[in-house]
Parts: sequence; structure tokens; C-alpha cells
Amino acid sequence: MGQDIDTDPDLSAELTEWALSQGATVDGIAAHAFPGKGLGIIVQRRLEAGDTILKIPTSLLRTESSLPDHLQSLAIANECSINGLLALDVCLDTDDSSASSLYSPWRSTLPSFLDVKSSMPLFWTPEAQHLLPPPGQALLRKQQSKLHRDWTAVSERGVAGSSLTLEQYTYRWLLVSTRTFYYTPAESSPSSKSRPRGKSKSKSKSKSHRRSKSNTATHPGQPRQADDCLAIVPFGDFFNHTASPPTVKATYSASGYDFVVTSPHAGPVEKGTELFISYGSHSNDFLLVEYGFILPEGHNAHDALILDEVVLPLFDPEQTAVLEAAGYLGNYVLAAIPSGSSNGGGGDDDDDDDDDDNADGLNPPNEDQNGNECVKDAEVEAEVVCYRTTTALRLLCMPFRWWKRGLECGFDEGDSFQGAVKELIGKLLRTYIDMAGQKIQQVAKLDDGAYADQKDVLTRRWAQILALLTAASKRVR
Ligand SMILES: C[S@@+](CC[C@H](N)C(=O)[O-])C[C@H]1O[C@@H](n2cnc3c(N)ncnc32)[C@H](O)[C@@H]1O
Repeated sequence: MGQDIDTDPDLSAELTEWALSQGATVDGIAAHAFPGKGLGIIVQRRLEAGDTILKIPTSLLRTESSLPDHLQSLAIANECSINGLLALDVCLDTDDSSASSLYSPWRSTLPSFLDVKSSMPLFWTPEAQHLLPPPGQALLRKQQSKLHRDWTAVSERGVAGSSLTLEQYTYRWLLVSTRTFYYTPAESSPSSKSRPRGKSKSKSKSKSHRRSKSNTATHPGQPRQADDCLAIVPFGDFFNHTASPPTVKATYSASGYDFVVTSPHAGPVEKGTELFISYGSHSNDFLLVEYGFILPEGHNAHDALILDEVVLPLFDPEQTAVLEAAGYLGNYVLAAIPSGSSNGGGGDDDDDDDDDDNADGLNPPNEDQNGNECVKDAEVEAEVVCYRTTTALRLLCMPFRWWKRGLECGFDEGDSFQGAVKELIGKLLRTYIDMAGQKIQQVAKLDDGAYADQKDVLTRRWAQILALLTAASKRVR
């Protein structure tokens, strides 16, 4: 978020007072404005690891169960995502509605329409959207289709009233998608796939976390997708994201969300420090599309670039089909920090692509499909690009039956094809470098007035990509 809010001395006290009056516990922290990040959480007295600084009771959460009855029917019909329904709930939660008194102090601190419009690519013009790096464009397309489905359901069912515009709905939809936490429902078994949002570990699985309605009654035989187990956690949603070890961990239980200091550096956390949680192990392209910001160069150990744009065109239709059948088509990752170095991009438990089981291309499999141990590919090029990439590229460099055998038992790092693979990697990195150079020039031509924020973030992101590609290219040589 690009906006800098002047710290209003009364604001944090007012928010804390409100949270306390709603049964929350707020201890040693406050909401505070940070340059370039909007609100965040600041330490007000020295804190130690293990200190519980915030407890948000279930009664204050906004989840599927807290939706008003007329929106529950849409949830049952499953035509609209929970993100979409929570967005509609926030749209309908105005000062003249009966529920307004509960959330209005929190609502008044939310990023403005203009802040969201300038920072979130979903709101950008097609001209600016086309200048996103390819992985960001792919994410954006998914986001657009999710929004489209939700808006169609909401507008066709007439639950929103005639005055709600797509623009206003998109604003709330993005507010929800950038601020919700996942929780683990007791009654379904969500997969451990990526959770793109602020995540919370479930302390104990409980059925009583829902506020008023029984989930089994409203969704007979239909366990919710993990992606739909979303909660707006007022006040908990002020924590900003870090890719470094976070200073706070959120946990979910039947009584609500607890936020506990983790102090990764083992010492106390001093007054005046900003506290962070982790939204997941996300690349900067993901952070830009999903959250509207990027971390500075060198501050995101999970940053990576998907090389599909330059790798996929190398394969003819037959090779494409072979790779698809083998599970090696696409998601070719160039890590910002090569695998094998200390912070190597693997992260904790999240992937960027919530729809792709193969998303974790950074950790090469060392077992074949039957669970037999294979030789790990530790070639020089594997440190530059992921195992998936070298495996796919080897298809272009060696006889097919050898490739099949390598796929099953591992490729010989000293084989005679290694040079050709390296050369190919060098070539495709140079292709991407040329493309990045062109994009930087195109971004520079964007109008300074109308596109100031977009221009700034796109310039920074493409410069990061260029640096990443140049460093990788040097490693190949
Ligand atoms: C859960 S909210 C955090 C609170 C938010 N800063 C606010 O003002 O309400 C997530 C949003 O905060 C901003 N944000 C979070 N972490 C950030 C960071 N490290 N740098 C810049 N902006 C960040 C982004 O706009 C993101 O969409």
C-alpha cells in the first residue's frame, strides 16, 4: 500500500479501546502508521518471546457463519466464494445498518478506495496490467475470473441492491482478500496446499469456533474448500508481512485467534519496533497481485521468477504432451537465492500457486514414482533453475529413451548432455533479460501523472527481475 497515513495519536488508542470493549485482549502493542505500508502493529513496551499480545475472540470474527441469513443462502448455493460473500457483507455494513456500531471503528481505518485502486493490479488499466511480469499476469487472470464469478452471483441474485457498482464491490473484495486469515475447520480436512493469505496454525480442531450456525446443517455433505475457510480478524489484520522470520505467530482455536511474540533473534523485542507476521512464502509477483506491494530487493528469500514464458515455447506439441504426462510441464522456477544456500527459497509450508500440486519446483524429488531412491540432480545448472526446468530441458538435449530412464532413476550429473543443458539455460536467461529490458523501457513511457504508483512499483519489480536474471546468467557461465 503506497499511502502514508499521518499517525493520529487518538487513532491507536481508539482502536485499542474498541477492541477491548469487544472482548479482545490487547497487551503491549498498538496500531500505528508506517511509511509506505499503511497501518501496522508497533510494540509499546519491551516484549519477550512467548508473550501473548493480542487475542481476538470468535465473537468478533467475520466468517461464513457470521454472515446474515440472506447471504447464507448464497453460501449454500456455492455460487459465490466466501471471499465474495464477506466482501458483500462489508459493502452492506454501512453506518445506517444495525451491525454498523460493532465494526465502524475498525472500518474507518481500512485503506481508502483510492489506495486500493492504485496499489492493486486488479484495478489497474489493461495498459499497466500488461506490464506486470508474466507470473503476475497469470495470477491476475485467475483473480479476475474469481471476481467475475462472485460479481455475477452477487449481481444476478439481487442481494446487493441496485446501487452497488462493480467498482465498489471490487474494492471490498480486495479489502477482504488482502486481510483475511485462514483457519482449519474441524469438520473438513483442508489440504496443505498453499494458503495465500495471512495464515494461522490451528491450535486445536474444534467444531465450536463458528459463531451461531452449525456448518453441517448448512452444507450437508459438502465440506468447504480450505480456501473458503476465511476469517476477517479485526485488529489482527493490522499486522504487515515479512519474509524474514516473523516476530509474531497467529494461532486459531475454538475461542478465536491468539497472536504470540516469537522473537526469532531470541532476545526481547524493544519498544517502537514494528511486529510482523508471515502471509506465506510468496514471491514478489505474488505479493504484488495479491497484496499490492513488493518487498525490497534482498528482503524476500522466497522471491522467484517463473520461466514458463521463455521455456514452454521451446517444446513442440509432442514434447509438450510428454512433459504433461510426466508431470513436468510448466512452473519452471528461477529462485532469487539459489537452492542450497542458507535461506534457499524453500520457505516453510506454502507455495505460491494455490492450484498447482507441483508448485514446489525448488525442492527436487529424490524418489521415483515407486518410492525408489534416485540420484539427486546436483548439477551446476540445478542451482540456477529448479529441477523441473533442467528435467524438461533435458528432453531437448538427449535421446528420448535416455530421458525416460533419467526421469525414473535420476540424471547423471556428469553426463555428456550437461553442457547442452547449460547452454540452453544461458540462452533462455538471455531471452528473458532482453524481455526485461524492453519492459523497463515500456514502463518508463507510462504517464507520470496517471500512473505514478504503478510506474514506481513496476520499475522496481522489473529491476529486481533483471538483477535476478543477470546474477543467474553469471552463475551459468
Ligand atoms: C493485512 S493488511 C495489513 C494492514 C495494512 N497495512 C493496513 O493499513 O490496514 C495487508 C496490506 O498491508 C500492506 N502491507 C502488508 N505488509 C506490507 C509490507 N511489508 N510492505 C508494504 N505494505 C505491506 C499491503 O497493502 C497489504 O495488502
